[in-house]
Parts: sequence; structure tokens; C-alpha cells
Amino acid sequence: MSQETGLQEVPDEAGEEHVQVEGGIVAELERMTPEERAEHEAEVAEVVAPDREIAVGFGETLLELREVTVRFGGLVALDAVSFGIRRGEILGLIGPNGAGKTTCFNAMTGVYRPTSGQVLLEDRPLGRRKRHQITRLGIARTFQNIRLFGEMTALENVVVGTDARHRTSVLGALLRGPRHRREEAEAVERAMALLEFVGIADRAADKARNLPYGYQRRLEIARALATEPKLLCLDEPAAGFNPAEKEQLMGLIRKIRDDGYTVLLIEHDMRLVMGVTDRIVVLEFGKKIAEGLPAEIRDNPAVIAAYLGVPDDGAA
Ligand SMILES: Nc1ncnc2c1ncn2[C@@H]1O[C@H](COP(=O)(O)OP(=O)(O)OP(=O)(O)O)[C@@H](O)[C@H]1O
Repeated sequence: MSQETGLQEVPDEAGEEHVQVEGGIVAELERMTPEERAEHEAEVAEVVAPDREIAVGFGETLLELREVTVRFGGLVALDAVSFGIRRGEILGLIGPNGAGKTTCFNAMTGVYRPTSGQVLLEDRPLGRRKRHQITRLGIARTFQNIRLFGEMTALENVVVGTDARHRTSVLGALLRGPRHRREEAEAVERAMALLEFVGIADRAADKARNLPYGYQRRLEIARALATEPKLLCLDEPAAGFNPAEKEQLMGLIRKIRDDGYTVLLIEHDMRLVMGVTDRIVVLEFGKKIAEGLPAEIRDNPAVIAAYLGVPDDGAA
């Protein structure tokens, strides 16, 4: 793999092995003029998003929840929730702890089946489809608790993500000889481009478990993007980040949107949510209590009441 990608393992100061791309990708980027860098970033974006036409269907409803209810025994985690996610937007999904945000993700990605109601992707009900089928249809997600293959390298974690798109498994293809090599080489090239896109290409050959926490979060995003999703769902991607890291993450989420993806973002940090989203949906006790532009949500009395935890008399 190292010959194909041009990666070489070198010990760092602490004696740990980490990776450098030939000549060092970071050094190479630093040597570039602003024009060269812009051109390079455009090339990376092209590899990251090869088949998407950003303008197509922009603003149309991509995913829709229609009266979705999820019950766990006597507990109603989602209560007839309806909203749409528009192509090309960053939609924030917010609400106090236990409001039903993660349940919403789980209902959209096939982890839970709605007790009633429907989830539609491009007007087609997801019905009883399983998780991997929904991934293939174009919904990818990251998790509140990072879930990576710790013993695999960063690059391998992303290559596994590209697997979801191929008719023959990439790992299986490795065993089946030269006719699958091309697909595998493309997957590696795309995975490298994705690592660069999220800003962690310098650690491509490190085991995921050895990466700093912030890198692991970015790796999760790269792996989700590897499935070429129509919709990328991020579940608290900034959890545990300091303000500077949050700022960088906001930049990355915008870059993902600008590259033609649609993003659904669960996030507790209000500053981040207000700063990065195009629209916001607010849940409280499993019900949708507000939907609108960030400025509208910020001033919405029901939302303020939900967050301050005071009784809300007639404010919705
Ligand atoms: N598998 C489950 N079984 C039983 N109850 C569950 C299950 N998953 C979630 N719940 C309950 O459903 C409600 C909504 O939980 P959910 O995790 O969706 O909230 P959330 O808005 O994501 O909260 P947080 O911000 O704390 O992550 C909570 O009361 C939770 O305890």
C-alpha cells in the first residue's frame, strides 16, 4: 500500500511511528503560493466529490420526516416529528438532553424503526431498510462516541468507508486479483484525498487509536464522507473540543457543505450551531417546538424557555 500511496513511515520525536507523504504533505502545502494552493484544494475537492453537481436540486427537500414517532415501552422519545432537510443546507438539530435528537438520527439511519410515521429520502420511504442499505442510499453518520477501527490505520478506516459504494468489497477485491486492483487503487486515492480534505493526511498511516482526539473526530467525518453520502449526519462532532478546535470544525463543516454535501448537525454548543447552520430544528421532550433561521430560533420564547428550563406558557 505504501508504494501506491507514496506513504512512508518515519519515527517522530517521541519514537512513535507516524506517516509522511513523499516530501511531506504539510511542507508541500506550505511551499505553495496561494494560487497553487487554491488549485490544489480544487483538485482535492474534485476527488472528494467526483459525481456531484452542486447546483442540481439545491434547496429541494432531500430527506423528510413525516409524523415520526418512536416509542420505547411507555416512553415517547419522538412524538409525531415532521421536518425536511433541504439539499445543500446545514440543518442544526438542537434541544436539551433527552429531547430526542439521537433518536431522530437513529430513526433516519435504520437503527430504530419508527413506531409510526415515515422517513423519506428523495421522496422514497426508507421503510424497513437496514442500516447498510440506507448507507448505500446515501445517508452517512458519525457517532457521539467515536467508533473507529482502532487497530486499522487512518487510511484503512476511510478505505473501509469507500467499501460501501463498491459492488465488490474492496477488502474482498484485494484477495481476488488484478481485475479488482483498479477499484482498490481508486479507493486508496479517494481515501487519501478525504484525509487531506479533513486536514489529517499527515497521519494517514497511524493506527486510529494512536491519533489525537481531534484527529479521530475528523477521521470519523472522512470515513462517513467516503460513502459518498447525499446527507451527512454529524452527532455532536465538537464534543470535547476547545474553542479553537470548534472554530476549525466550523470551517470544515462549511467546507463540506460548500463542496455540495447536505449536513444535519446535532450540537449542544449554541455558538457553534448559530455560527454554522443555515436553519435549525428544535426538539424538546420528543416534540418539535421550533424551526427556522438561526436568528429566529435565538429569539424564540419557546426555545429560550426550553433551554432555561422554565415553564413555557403559551409560547410555541
Ligand atoms: N434504546 C433506548 N431505550 C430506551 N429509551 C431510550 C433509548 N434511546 C433513547 N431513549 C430515551 O429516549 C429519550 C430521547 O433520547 P435521545 O438520546 O434521543 O436524546 P438526545 O436529545 O439525543 O439527548 P442527548 O443530548 O443527551 O444526547 C431519552 O429519554 C432517552 O432516555
